[in-house]
Amino acid sequence: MEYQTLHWKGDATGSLCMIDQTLLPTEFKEIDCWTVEGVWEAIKMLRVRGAPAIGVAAAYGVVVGTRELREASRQDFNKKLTEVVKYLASSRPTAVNLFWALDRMSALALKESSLASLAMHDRLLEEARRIHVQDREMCAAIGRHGSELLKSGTGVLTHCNAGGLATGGDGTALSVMFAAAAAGKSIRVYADETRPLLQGARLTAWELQQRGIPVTVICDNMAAQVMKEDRIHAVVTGADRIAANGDAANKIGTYGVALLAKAHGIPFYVAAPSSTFDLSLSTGDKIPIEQRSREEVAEGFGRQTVPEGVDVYNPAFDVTPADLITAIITERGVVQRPNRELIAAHLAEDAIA
Ligand SMILES: CSC[C@H]1O[C@H](OP(=O)(O)O)[C@H](O)[C@@H]1O
Repeated sequence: MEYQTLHWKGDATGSLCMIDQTLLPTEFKEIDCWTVEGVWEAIKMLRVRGAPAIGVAAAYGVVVGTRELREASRQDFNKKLTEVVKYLASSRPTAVNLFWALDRMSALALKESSLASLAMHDRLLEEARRIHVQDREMCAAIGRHGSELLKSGTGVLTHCNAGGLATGGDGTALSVMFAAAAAGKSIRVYADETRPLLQGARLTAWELQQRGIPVTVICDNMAAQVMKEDRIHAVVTGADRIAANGDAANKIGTYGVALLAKAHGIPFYVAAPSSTFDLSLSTGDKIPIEQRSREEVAEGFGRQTVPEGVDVYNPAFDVTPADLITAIITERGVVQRPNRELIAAHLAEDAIA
């Protein structure tokens, strides 16, 4: 089935429509967000999730949050815009795309300070749509570049969900697989279920099934064994924030998969658009790691699985050091053995290649 992770519905006074990913794979339901609180809650509760998708949702969230001030003074409009940006920035801390998108929207308002509120609001919707279209284009380019790294007849392991559901387009890691399959390469994907929220089992398996790409779901603790059985010939994951030296934050468990890949001599690729890089951070140990609720671990399957009173630790991300990353795939191409200098040069190149 064709699906759009999220899209703007109606004119500038319309709403942000998105798939509620917490209901997949058993229920496909789209929800309309008419308030910035609704957008914030959707990001916080992972109804919309995935670094690029969070950025696109936040951009549209600015439009939703300022919609009622189209006739207000520009001073009042700017005050509301600042409040809305700060509020959306508090939804989740790790995916830098959220802050990158909010900064782009704020910068536009600063640049167009002479516009009346109504015209400014229209321009903000245009900018959010532009961010969305550019993300879709970056996903396609990532697929093109990454597909060349996958040979036909190989097994590819991925962790969490870096598919169309995580972006404004075809995904990052999954875009590589979609492009390889479209190029006639036969691949089998092994999807880590990705505890505690099961983005791999629930979302990655669903997306690959929709595209007719063979996929096998494994528990997270099976990754070493499937590598040892020579079922895996490449690992491709997404990222939520990549520091200037190439250290990459991604869903919890990714670091462990990278260590396993190294131990088995399997290439480990990170696929991400340039909007996922945070050059203000020199290394990955400065990336903020989101801590999530006890209930996600202790009551994740509709039943209590941890005794009352027992502590639970639930970091939602970890950081893979650059020396475990074989290459980073972006819309501009592939950075082999990423380091600070190579990344800086890569990002200085023209945009989409
Ligand atoms: C294409 S980036 C997807 C990235 O985001 C996921 O995190 P979450 O599901 O918590 O938003 C995960 O880290 C994916 O790799």
